[in-house]
Amino acid sequence: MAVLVTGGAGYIGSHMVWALLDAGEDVVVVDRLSTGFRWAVAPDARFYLGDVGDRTILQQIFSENRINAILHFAGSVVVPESVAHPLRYYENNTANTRTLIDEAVAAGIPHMIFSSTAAVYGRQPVAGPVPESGVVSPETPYGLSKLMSEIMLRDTAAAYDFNYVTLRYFNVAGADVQGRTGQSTKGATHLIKVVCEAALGARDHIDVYGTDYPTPDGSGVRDFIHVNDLVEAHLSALTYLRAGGAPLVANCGYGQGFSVLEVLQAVMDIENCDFKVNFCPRRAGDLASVIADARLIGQELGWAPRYNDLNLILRTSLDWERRLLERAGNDLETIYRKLAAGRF
Ligand SMILES: NC(=O)c1ccc[n+]([C@@H]2O[C@H](COP(=O)([O-])OP(=O)(O)OC[C@H]3O[C@@H](n4cnc5c(N)ncnc54)[C@H](O)[C@@H]3O)[C@@H](O)[C@H]2O)c1
Ligand SMILES: O=c1ccn([C@@H]2O[C@H](COP(=O)(O)OP(=O)(O)O[C@H]3O[C@H](CO)[C@H](O)[C@H](O)[C@H]3O)[C@@H](O)[C@H]2O)c(=O)[nH]1
Repeated sequence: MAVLVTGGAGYIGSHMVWALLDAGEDVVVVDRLSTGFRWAVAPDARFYLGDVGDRTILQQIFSENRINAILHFAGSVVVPESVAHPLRYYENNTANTRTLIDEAVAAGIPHMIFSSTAAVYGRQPVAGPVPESGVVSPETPYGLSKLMSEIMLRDTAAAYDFNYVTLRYFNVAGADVQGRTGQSTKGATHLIKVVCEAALGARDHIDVYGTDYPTPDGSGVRDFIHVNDLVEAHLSALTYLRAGGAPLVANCGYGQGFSVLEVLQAVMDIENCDFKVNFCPRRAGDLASVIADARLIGQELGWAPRYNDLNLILRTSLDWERRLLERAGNDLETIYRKLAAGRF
């Protein structure tokens, strides 16, 4: 039996493919390479170039492979872009997920693990770590596009012989501790990626969005989870589903927050470097503090983090960024031209 990883050429998906292969799974990947890279897919996985919204490619994959579970990472992930182009997000994160679920049910595939996000929660009436029972009130089309997919999964599992785990990721960061893959996306806007580029001289400054939040130092606070821990949670979820576990929605985070300024300072300390920091107004849609109540996933899946260490997250990110830069010189455009041409 094989596992299908959608979006397996992307940041998190490429780590997932390595982890599944390490666990002895037979792995099939489908990716349209809109933000991912063919070279990022581990060589032992079978690769299909295609869109999860395309029924023909899904039917071909399901007929050529005995798929037992789908790990669905494919999606559009840039929150501000979802505000500017909401329909693209409802198409890719909601409509295409609907097609995938529909084809999975038609093919009799029993299990799905879905990449959701803390962005489904939005502003909470009570401050502090947010549990799965928190109010779901997304502030952006990105969060809503994911919440609608969560609801489709819930209703599908109630109606058919189909089961799922939805994992709501908090801020995913870091790179493979074995150095096999990392965050390579062109124009990534994630804090830790941007700070690493600045620390290594590939950007001339970093913008800090907001210094007047009601947090200890005034900057935003986030719960950063190492990508290797996150993909381990998916392995636990797969074991759980195969053992007949009930539908589950669980947070993926550490239950601990670090501020933007703490992240900047930690990177400067690790690299013994300095870079220009511009203090800017708050970014639209950003919340002051987003921290997981992370107890449920431990209780239900038996998952426990192994890399809960901000310095380790930052060091693995810096190591990956250094490799990208060393291979292409400190010019981001050259790097992405080479990545796109598969010359890494
Ligand atoms: N990175 C985070 O902090 C974070 C947080 C919460 C949730 N997520 C979710 O995790 C998933 C993976 O995110 P990521 O950070 O690895 O992003 P990414 O952009 O690196 O990876 C997404 C991958 O999916 C592919 N893809 C996109 N649409 C597709 C489609 N219609 N058909 C086939 N392939 C398609 C892309 O080419 C890419 O390889 C996403 O669903 C995202 O919403 C990410
Ligand atoms: O150049 C930057 C980039 C980010 N930030 C700040 O750093 C924090 C984290 O921002 P990110 O853009 O790295 O991440 P978000 O918290 O906005 O969102 C991320 O986590 C969410 C879940 O919490 C979603 O899943 C989403 O996909 C993912 O991008 C925020 O306070 C943001 O304002 C800066 O100050 N400067």
